Amino acid sequence: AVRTVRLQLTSGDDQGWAFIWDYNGRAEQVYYDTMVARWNYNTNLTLENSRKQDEANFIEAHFDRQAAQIASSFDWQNFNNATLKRLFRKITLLGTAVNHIEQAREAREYNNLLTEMRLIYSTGKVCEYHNPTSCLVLKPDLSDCLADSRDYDRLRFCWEGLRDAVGRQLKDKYPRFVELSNDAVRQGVPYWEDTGAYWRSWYETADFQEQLENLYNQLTPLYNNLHAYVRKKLRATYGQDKISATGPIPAHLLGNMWSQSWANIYKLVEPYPGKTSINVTAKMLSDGWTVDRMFRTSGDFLKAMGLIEMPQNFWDNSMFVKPADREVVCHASAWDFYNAHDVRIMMCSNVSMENLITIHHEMGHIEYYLQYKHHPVPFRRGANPGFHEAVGDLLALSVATPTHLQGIGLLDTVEDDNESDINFLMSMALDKIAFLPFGYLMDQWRWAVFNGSITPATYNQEWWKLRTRYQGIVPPVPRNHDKDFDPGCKYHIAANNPYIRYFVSSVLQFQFHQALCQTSGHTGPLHKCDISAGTQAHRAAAGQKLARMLQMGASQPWPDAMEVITGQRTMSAQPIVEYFQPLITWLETQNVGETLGWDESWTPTYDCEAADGFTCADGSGCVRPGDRCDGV
Ligand SMILES: C[C@H](N[C@H](C(=O)O)[C@@H]1CCCN1C(=O)[C@@H](N)CC(=O)O)C(=O)N1CCC[C@H]1C(=O)O
Ligand SMILES: [Zn+2]
Repeated sequence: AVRTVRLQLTSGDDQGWAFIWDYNGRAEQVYYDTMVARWNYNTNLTLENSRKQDEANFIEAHFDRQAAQIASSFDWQNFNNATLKRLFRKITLLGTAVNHIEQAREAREYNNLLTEMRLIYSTGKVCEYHNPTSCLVLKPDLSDCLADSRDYDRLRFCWEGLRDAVGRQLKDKYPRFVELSNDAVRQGVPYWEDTGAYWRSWYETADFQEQLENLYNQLTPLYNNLHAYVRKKLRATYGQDKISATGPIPAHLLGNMWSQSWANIYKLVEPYPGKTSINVTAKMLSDGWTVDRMFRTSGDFLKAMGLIEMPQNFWDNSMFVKPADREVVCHASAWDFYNAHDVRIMMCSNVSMENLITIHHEMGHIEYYLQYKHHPVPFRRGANPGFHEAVGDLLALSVATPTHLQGIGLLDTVEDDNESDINFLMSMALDKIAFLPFGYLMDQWRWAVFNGSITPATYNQEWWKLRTRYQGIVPPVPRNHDKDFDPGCKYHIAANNPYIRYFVSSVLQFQFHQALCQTSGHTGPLHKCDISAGTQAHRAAAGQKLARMLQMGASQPWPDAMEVITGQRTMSAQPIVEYFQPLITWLETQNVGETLGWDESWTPTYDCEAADGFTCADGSGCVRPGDRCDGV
C-alpha cells in the first residue's frame, strides 16, 4: 500500500503539547519526590530528614525554574488552543522558586528560615512557673487549656506562654524571610512587586481586594451582633471587673488560642440550655468513638454522595494520631503526592466534635485531589485556593445538622422547635461567623508586611490594631512590642501558608451549600439542609454537580467552576446571611440595650502578681515571668 506521509505541519500548538506531556511526566516524578521528603520530615522532625527535605525543595525549585525558562522560549501567547495557553502561563509564572541559579545562596537561606520557623512553632513548650519540669505543648495541652479552662488567670498563662515560647523566637527571623521572599518573586518574568501580589494573582480577579472588603462590610452586622451577645455572656461568667460592657473582649476567653473559633465556649453562651445542642463531644467519648471511626464516618459521607472514596493507600499511609516516639508537625494537613495515586492526611487527632469537623475539612482536600488527578500537574489545584478550602467545610455543613448527627448515632433525640434551631445556629455561628474577621485580617496584615507598609518595628502593634479593629479583642496582658511577635504564634505565619483563602471559603461554602441543597430537593430553611438527606436520585444529582466542579481543578478560571454549581459567576454574601437569618433576628432582640461594636481604647485590668509576674526593685513596673528586670 502506498504509504501516505502526512506532512506533519508542526504548528506551535503541536510542539506545545509535546512539551506539556514531557513536562508532565517529569513534574509528577519531581513533585512526588519532594512530597515524600516533606512528608518524611513533617512526620519525623529530625535534622537528617530536614536536610533531605531541603535537598528535594532545591531540586524542585531548580526544575520549576528550568521548565519556566523552556516554556518561555515558545511563542505560547500565540497558541491556538486556550487550554494549552493556560498551561504555559501557569508554568512560566514562577513564584518564590528563586529564579536565577546564582541566587542559590538566597534559596538555601529562604528554605532554612522556613524550616527553623516551622520547627519552633511545632516544638514550642510552655513550662509551669511553679514546676519547670512540667511543660505543655500546643497540641494537645495548650489547645485543651484554651478550650476547657474557665479560670481567667490559667487561660492567660496558656495564652501568654505560647507567645513567649514561639512568637518571640520568630521575631528576628521573620524580617529576613520577608526580604528573601520578595527578592525571589521580584526576579520572575513577569515579576511581582511583592509576595502578596504573587499570592493574590492565583485568584485571577483584578478587583479582588475590593470584592473582599465589600463582602466583609456585608458580614460585619452578623459579627457585631454575635460579639455583643458573647461579650455579655462572658461578663456574666468572669465578672464585670474583667470585661467591659462596651469594650473589646480579652482574647484568651474565647476558647481558642487565636480567638478564631468560639465553638468551645458554647456552654457559656447556650441560648436554651437543656434543648438540643450539637455539642456532641461528650457523646462521642461516652460511646467510645475512636479516631478511626471519625475518619470512616467522614469517608462514608463521601460515599453516600457518590464521590470518590479514599483509596487504600490513604488508610495505609496517613498519620491520624500523634506518635509517642518522635516530634511531628501536629497542625492538621492534607497531602497530594502528585502521582495521581498517593493521598494522605497528617493530623494529631483526638476524639471531639472539633476534630470531626477538621477531619471533614481535610477530607475535602483529599476528595479534590482525587477528582482532578487526571489533569496535567499545573491544573491540579483548586479553581482558586478558596475553592480548595470550601469543599470539606461544605460537606460538614450537612454532617453537622442535628438530623444527620442523629443518623450517625451522635444525637439520641432531635427536637424540631425554634429553641433547638437557635441552639444549632449559635453553634454554627461560633465557628463560621466568629471566624470571619480573623480570616479577613490575617493577610491584610501579611500583605502590608510584604509591601513594606508594616515594618519590623511595627509588626506587633499593627497586628493588634487589626485584631482589635476587626475582631474586637484585646490582649489579656500588655504586649512588649520590642520582644513580642504575636502573629508568629499562628501556624500559617510561621509556616508561610496564605490565609485569605479561608475567608473566601467562608463565603463560597454557603453559596455551594445553597445551590446543592436546591439540587438535592431540600425545601425549608437553609440551615436545616443536609444534601445527603434527599432521595437517592436527588443525592446523586447533588454529588454529581459537586464532582463536575471538582473535576475541573484549575483548568478554567474560577467563575466557570462556580457557575457549574451555582449558575453564578461572582461571590455573594447572600447565602451565609440567609443561613444565619433566624439567629441574627434572635440576637437583635437579645442585644436590645447592648452596645454593638467596641470602644477600642479599653484594656483589661492586669494584676502583675496574680499573673505570676513580679515588680523589679527599681520600680520599673511589672515584669512578666518570661522577662527579667532591666539590668539584672
Ligand atoms: C487545619 C487546617 N490545616 C490546613 C488546611 O487544611 O488548610 C493545612 C495547613 C496549611 C495548608 N494545609 C493543607 O492541608 C493544604 N495542604 C491543603 C491544600 O492546599 O491542598 C487549617 O489550617 N485550617 C482549617 C480551618 C482554618 C485553618 C486554621 O486552622 O486556621
Ligand atoms: Zn484546608
